[in-house]
Parts: sequence; C-alpha cells; structure tokens
Amino acid sequence: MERRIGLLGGSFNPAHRAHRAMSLAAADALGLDEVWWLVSPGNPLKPKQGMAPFAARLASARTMARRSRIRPTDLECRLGTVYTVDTVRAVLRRYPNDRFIWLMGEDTVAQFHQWKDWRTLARQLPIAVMSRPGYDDDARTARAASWLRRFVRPRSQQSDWTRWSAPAIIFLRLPPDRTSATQLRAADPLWHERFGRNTAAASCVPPYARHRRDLGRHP
Ligand SMILES: Nc1ncnc2c1ncn2[C@@H]1O[C@H](COP(=O)(O)OP(=O)(O)OP(=O)(O)O)[C@@H](O)[C@H]1O
Ligand SMILES: O=C(O)c1ccc[n+]([C@@H]2O[C@H](COP(=O)([O-])O)[C@@H](O)[C@H]2O)c1
Repeated sequence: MERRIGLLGGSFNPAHRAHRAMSLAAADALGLDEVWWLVSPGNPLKPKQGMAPFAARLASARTMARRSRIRPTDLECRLGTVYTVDTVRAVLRRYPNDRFIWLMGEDTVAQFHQWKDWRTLARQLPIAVMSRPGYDDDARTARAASWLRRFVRPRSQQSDWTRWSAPAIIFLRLPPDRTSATQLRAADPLWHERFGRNTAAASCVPPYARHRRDLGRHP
C-alpha cells in the first residue's frame, strides 16, 4: 500500500522537542503515515566545527522520536549523499510505491537558493514549509521565494498534496515552538558525550556506505 511520507532533513545537533512537535503537527496537517528524519552526515553549508559526531546526533534523534510516527534514519550515510537533491533522487528511485513531501522549517527557506540544484529539487517533490517564530520575514524575502511563489498552494488543499505535480509548495501554520539546537548547545555544550557513549548508532564512515543497497521498507 502506498505510504505518505514526510522527509525532514537536519543536522539534529541535537534533536529537540520542536523537531518532534513540528513533525507530528505537519504529519497531522498533511495526513502523513510517517516522517523520516534524515540525519545529515554534514550540512554542506554549515561549518564542521561544533558539529557533534554523527552517531550522537542519530542517537539523540532516536530518543526524541520514541513512540511516534517519526523514523530517524542514517539513510544519507548509507546512500553516501550530502546534497538533498541527490538524496531525494535516490529515495524516489528506491521507494517507487510511496509518496514523499519535503519538510523544512521557515528559517531554511532563506538559504534554499544556495542548495545544490534547488530548482531541480523543487521539481522532484512537493515542499511543505513549517512555520518558525521569528523567521517569517526571512522566508518571504528569500531569494528562492520569488521563484517558488508561483507554485504556492493554499492551506485549504493541504491534505491533497499527493495530487499535486511538483513544483508545489505549501506554508503550514503550526503551533509555534522557539526551541533551537543552538540554544540547547549553549546550555549544554557537551551534550553529545552522553549520547555518544553506549550507543549502537552507526558512525557515518566507509565502509558503512557499502551496505547502501540494503535499505528495506523502513530505512
Ligand atoms: N523550532 C522550530 N520550528 C520549526 N522548524 C524547526 C524548528 N527547529 C528546527 N526546525 C527545522 O528542522 C530542520 C532541522 O533543523 P536543525 O537540526 O538545523 O535544528 P535547529 O534548531 O535549526 O539547529 P541549529 O540551531 O543548530 O541551526 C530544519 O528544516 C529546521 O528549519
Ligand atoms: O542540498 C544542499 O545543497 C543543502 C544545503 C544545506 C542544507 N541542506 C539540507 O538541509 C537540511 C537542514 O539542515 P540543517 O543543518 O539546517 O538542519 C539537511 O537535510 C541538509 O542536508 C542541503
């Protein structure tokens, strides 16, 4: 049976309650069966300094997603991808029977024009932008926004997204949550030492990528 799946990419450095709350609220709004958190091996636009080890970030995501429709995944490590356009291309190929929508917070829209082949990405699957307090102006004035604007769908159609042909973008209004990983790191700079220890999470280094074909129904 076709599943409706939201993809939320992130550094998750660490995962926090807003990731969970926004994912579940977006899942309700869009009628999603699952939300896959794609824990990034390394955001190409973020400095490596201050980025906790992949294993700790994945472990924090697993803890935060417990007992929910959210599936934290190391898919990008297994695929060997860091650019979203490449990840999405591979996901669509490997899961042809499911429907996918890209989720991102409003703050991310401001940088979207710097992503590799962002227009190609927008043509691959619909995009749902999750409101984030303090970032609505940034999203409105973002460089990518003027191109994306013509593809905006009204919120009254949000549950019909599987019928849209991409590019299509919807701005979801979700209960606001100001939590950020930056704020959490400032309060607890060594958080990853707790998560990094005693974890079975894989580290994102070769030869791990050798197992990339073995993805299964749940990544
Ligand atoms: N409070 C929030 N409200 C809405 N979206 C959010 C929120 N926090 C994170 N997101 C979204 O979740 C995705 C992953 O976010 P990320 O892991 O970078 O967390 P972050 O809190 O933004 O981290 P940092 O402060 O380190 O930049 C991004 O699309 C981001 O916009
Ligand atoms: O594809 C790109 O060029 C690209 C550039 C910057 C960020 N991204 C993706 O954006 C998502 C959010 O990243 P972050 O670090 O803001 O949580 C994550 O999946 C990154 O891989 C993707």
